[in-house]
Amino acid sequence: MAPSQPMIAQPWTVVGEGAIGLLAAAHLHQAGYPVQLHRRSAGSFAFTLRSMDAVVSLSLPNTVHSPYCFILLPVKAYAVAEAVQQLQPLLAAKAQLVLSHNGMGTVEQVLPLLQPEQGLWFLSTSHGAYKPDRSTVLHSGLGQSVLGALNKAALLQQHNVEAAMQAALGPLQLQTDIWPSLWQKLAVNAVINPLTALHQCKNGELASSNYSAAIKLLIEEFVQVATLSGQNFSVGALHHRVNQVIEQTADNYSSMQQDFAKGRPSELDYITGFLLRQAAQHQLQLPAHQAIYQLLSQKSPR
Ligand SMILES: NC(=O)C1=CN([C@@H]2O[C@H](COP(=O)(O)OP(=O)(O)OC[C@H]3O[C@@H](n4cnc5c(N)ncnc54)[C@H](OP(=O)(O)O)[C@@H]3O)[C@@H](O)[C@H]2O)C=CC1
Ligand SMILES: CC(C)(CO)C(=O)C(=O)O
Repeated sequence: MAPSQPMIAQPWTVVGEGAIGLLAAAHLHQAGYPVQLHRRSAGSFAFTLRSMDAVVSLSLPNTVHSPYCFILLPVKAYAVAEAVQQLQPLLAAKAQLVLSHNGMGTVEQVLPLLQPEQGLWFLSTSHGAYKPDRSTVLHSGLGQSVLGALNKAALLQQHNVEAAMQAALGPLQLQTDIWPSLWQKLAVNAVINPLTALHQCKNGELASSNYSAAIKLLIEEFVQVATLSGQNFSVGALHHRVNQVIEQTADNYSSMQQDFAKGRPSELDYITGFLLRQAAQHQLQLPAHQAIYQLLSQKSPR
């Protein structure tokens, strides 16, 4: 697009009424994008977004306009495939769909569900948000996001998708190859999430020497499977990154800790489970990840 050409704010559909989706929807609305929600129940949805410097109350309509052209799908990894199956009849022939979740393994599920001209993207974010009640969203941690196209049809709409996601969950970095970022995030989630879920502790407690040996093993095994999957990481650099996140999010309960504490389904199958499936493809054993997977599987209503 020529720099002088004014950009039209395209309408976006955000799926669900989760914390990250409502945060993104409110930011899109504030930036002038027409936004609607695709929720399980009908009717408009009123909520308040509380961030460090502002409180905004708004009401967004529920699926008024279809077909959907631009869709943000910020749902848990285990809900992605079913959501895309439900959405497909409502999608425009050239729809652009942005996945955003922790864990991996959904892209392989979603690509076969799309038409050839429908674009697929992944946005990974370190923003933190939670809902203390149904209609309040707290933007609890300022973060950043990375965005990458996952098929050729996505590249045709890069300008529109990048601009909107910058508004929704920026600051945003567009990456030509998103996979290294997704693997790095997976490393953090594959160490912190299962350990905090198993021991029902805050992220910061993992800095105690009680967890050093387990963390070291989990990272070493992660590097082995990542290498066989074509992603090269050094144990030292990943250890540094994991320690950094433990320190920066010391006071947080991880999403998996909360899911187990509340007896909700968790993303274990898309974090540790994904690693185990990758390892099996290369006849590799991951004893530490396998052990934690088994312990958590016995506890979880997956
Ligand atoms: N919250 C955070 O700070 C962060 C979250 N993440 C990741 O982002 C993803 C989203 O997180 P979060 O917002 O907390 O997740 P939530 O599970 O709270 O929100 C997802 C929302 O989508 C809804 N939903 C799921 N499937 C459908 C469907 N088929 N149709 C309509 N609605 C649907 C859910 O409804 P229902 O509950 O009824 O299923 C829920 O309202 C997760 O993978 C999380 O790990 C990443 C970084 C930070
Ligand atoms: C980075 C971390 C571990 C922060 O809690 C997270 O992504 C999660 O809880 O799922």
